[in-house]
Amino acid sequence: MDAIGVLMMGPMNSYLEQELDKRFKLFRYWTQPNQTEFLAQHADSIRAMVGSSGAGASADLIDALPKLEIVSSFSVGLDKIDLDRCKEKGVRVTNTPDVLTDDVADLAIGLMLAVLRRICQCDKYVRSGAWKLGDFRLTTKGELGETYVSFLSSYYVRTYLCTSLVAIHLRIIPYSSLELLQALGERHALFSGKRVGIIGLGRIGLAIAERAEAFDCPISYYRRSKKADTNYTYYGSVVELASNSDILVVACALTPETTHIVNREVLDALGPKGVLINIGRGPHVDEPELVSALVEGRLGGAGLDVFEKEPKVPEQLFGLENVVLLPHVASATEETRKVMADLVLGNLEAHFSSKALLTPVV
Ligand SMILES: O=CC(=O)O
Repeated sequence: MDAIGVLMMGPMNSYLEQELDKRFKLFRYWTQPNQTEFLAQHADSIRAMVGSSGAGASADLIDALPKLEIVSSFSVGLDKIDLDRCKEKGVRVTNTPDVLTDDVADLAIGLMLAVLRRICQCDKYVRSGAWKLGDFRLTTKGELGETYVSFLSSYYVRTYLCTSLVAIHLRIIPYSSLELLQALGERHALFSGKRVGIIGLGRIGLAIAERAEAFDCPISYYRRSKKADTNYTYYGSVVELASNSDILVVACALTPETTHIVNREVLDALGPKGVLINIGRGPHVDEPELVSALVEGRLGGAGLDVFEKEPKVPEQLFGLENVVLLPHVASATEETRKVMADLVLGNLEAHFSSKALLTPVV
């Protein structure tokens, strides 16, 4: 029997590529000098396609492959696959959910800390030798959320702090009994206690929420409808969510409805002390508006793993200290990518041996 033809859309993982090569007749689409000629010659032998977050299955390509049976995506996001066309043509679709959730959520928290504590600038400071000339500046009271500023300057807190300090000075209360005072002091932390708002409370959004809770961050979220099984605060609009958040995280799927879900109004609602974290997709955010908000100081900072036209990143961001820019690496660890690759292979094997798909979408 002829080997099954599989079309791989781009270079995504060398282990996956090797395994596909061993098990199938693998066609590497990105290496074809003339893709139209390639399709004319091989379309009839291609029964499966392997896409990723970068390259998937457009309606035109699906139409050009009359024998296509399955698209197995090396990604959780499905925005590069024309799902409607797949449904119409009876083409099955699978993705790689769950296995990357921890890595992506970890990275979202990493971005929050990196932006607020200027971790990248601190690293540059040490490497450049600047530390020998003086300490790094403090990361900064100016970025403290309004809630905590008003909390700490409130009449009751000030009275409590003054009374406690006098009591310590006069040795009326010992230092060891000052747990409450220390607890109050912790509210000063630049990240701990910040209000985290999440757009999309699916698997990844929830994993981010659980991690942020461990930093004492109150969590709220936006999605189309309120989630029944959570006590996190729900807002019915992204603007409302942004107005009530110090950190706004994009963690929803990219669809026509969520394209530019973070627009100028949302950025202005987040405001000059707010931080945007995007581990979703670039087109979730109106990028020119994001750049203007950051350049004009209307937004406090941003941690971005994804961009509208990857790998192009707006150069105006390169000089900004309050921005951390990553090359779409949220799930990019050896461990996770290996499990993702195994899921892609497992889905193909299941399909071609008429078994149930492991992670079916269509
Ligand atoms: O961006 C990564 C993915 O969708 O898996």
